[in-house]
Amino acid sequence: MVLAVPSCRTCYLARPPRLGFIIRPPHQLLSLLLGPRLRILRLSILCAQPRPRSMAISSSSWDLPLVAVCQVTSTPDKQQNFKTCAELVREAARLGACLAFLPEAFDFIGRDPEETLRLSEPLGGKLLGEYTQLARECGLWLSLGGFHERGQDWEQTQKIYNCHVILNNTGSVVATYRKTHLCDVEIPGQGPMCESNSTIPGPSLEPPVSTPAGKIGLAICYDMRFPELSLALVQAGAEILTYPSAFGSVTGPAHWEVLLRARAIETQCYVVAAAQCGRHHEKRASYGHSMVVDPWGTVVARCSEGPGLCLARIDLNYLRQLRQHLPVFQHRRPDLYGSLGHPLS
Ligand SMILES: O=C(O)CNC(=O)[C@H](CS)NC(=O)CCC(=O)C(=O)O
Repeated sequence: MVLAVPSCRTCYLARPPRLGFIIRPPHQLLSLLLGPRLRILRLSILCAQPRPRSMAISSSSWDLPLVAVCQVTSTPDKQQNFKTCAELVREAARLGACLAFLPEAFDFIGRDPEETLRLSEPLGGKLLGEYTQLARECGLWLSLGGFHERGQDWEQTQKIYNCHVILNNTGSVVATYRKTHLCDVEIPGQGPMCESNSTIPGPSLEPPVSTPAGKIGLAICYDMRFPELSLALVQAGAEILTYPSAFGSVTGPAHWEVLLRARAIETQCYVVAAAQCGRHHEKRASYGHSMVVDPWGTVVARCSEGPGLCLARIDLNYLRQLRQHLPVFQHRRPDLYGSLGHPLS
C-alpha cells in the first residue's frame, strides 16, 4: 500500500528535508577552515531551519539568534575544566553565538560525595568570578548548567545545591534554578547514583528568563523525566527549555533523545541539552550527544560522543506559527487533570 503524502503548501509533511548544513558567511567559513582549535573540536551544524513555504519570512536566517551547545568531559580538576569550557565558549563567540550552554557539572565531577563537597563553592566564589570575566570578555550570555553551589545554609547543612546559573553578556547573574528532582537511582550496569548524599533539592521553579534567543525555562538533567515541570515552565511563558545534563551510559542510549524530543513536541518549545560525555574518572562515564530540538521535534543540531560544540538558530516566528497550527494548549482538559492543563497565558 502506498501512503499518500498531502501536498498542501502549509502541510508539515510536505516541507523540504529538515536537516542541512548551514551556509556560513565568509568570516565564519574562514574561522571554520583556519581556526586551529576547531581541528580538535567536533563541530556539527545541522540547523537549516525548514518551514512550510507559506511560512517563509522576509528576513534571512542570518538574523536569527545563534546558540552554541558545549559538550565536555569534566573531571575532578577544576582548573582544567575551566580551561576546556572557556575555549569552547570563546569558539562559540567567534562563530557568532549570542548564548552558550554548558552542561551539568561543568565545574567538576567528583569521585565521591566527600570530594564533591570539598570542591564546591558559593556563587560569589572564585570560579563564578572567572565565568563572569569570560562572559564579559566574549560579550555573550552563558547557561552554566549545574554548578555545585554552597548555599546560604552551608554551615548548618554541609550539603550543596545543584544550581543552574544564567549570566548575561556583562557577566551578571540574572537567574538561578536549583535542581528540584534529585537523581537517586540504581540502574543495573550503570553504577548507583545517589545525588541526595551531597545535594539538597531546590525549593522552587524559576520563572523563564528573557535572553537574546528567547525566554528560557530552567531545568537540569533528571528533571527532564518529569513533564509536569516542562508544562509548568511553558505555561509561565518559556520558549526554550534547557536540560544541561550528565546522563548515564545505560539510560542515555535508551532515553536521552526520546525524552528530549517528547518534551519539545508536547511543549512546542525549543529544547537545548548540553551534555557531559566520556570518562570522568575511574567510576563514572556519561553519554554525550548534546542536542538542540526544535518545537516540531526535529533534532536541528547535535554533537557526537566526544567533546566539542554544535550550533543552532532559534526561530521564534516558527515556534509561534506552529503553536497556531497545532493549538494543543487550547485543547487541554484541566477539568480532568487539574492545573497542568491550563491554557498558555
Ligand atoms: O554528580 C554530579 O556532580 C552532578 N550531578 C549529576 O551528574 C546527576 C546526579 S548523579 N546526574 C543525573 O541526574 C543523571 C540522570 C540520568 O542519567 C537519568 O535520568 O537517566
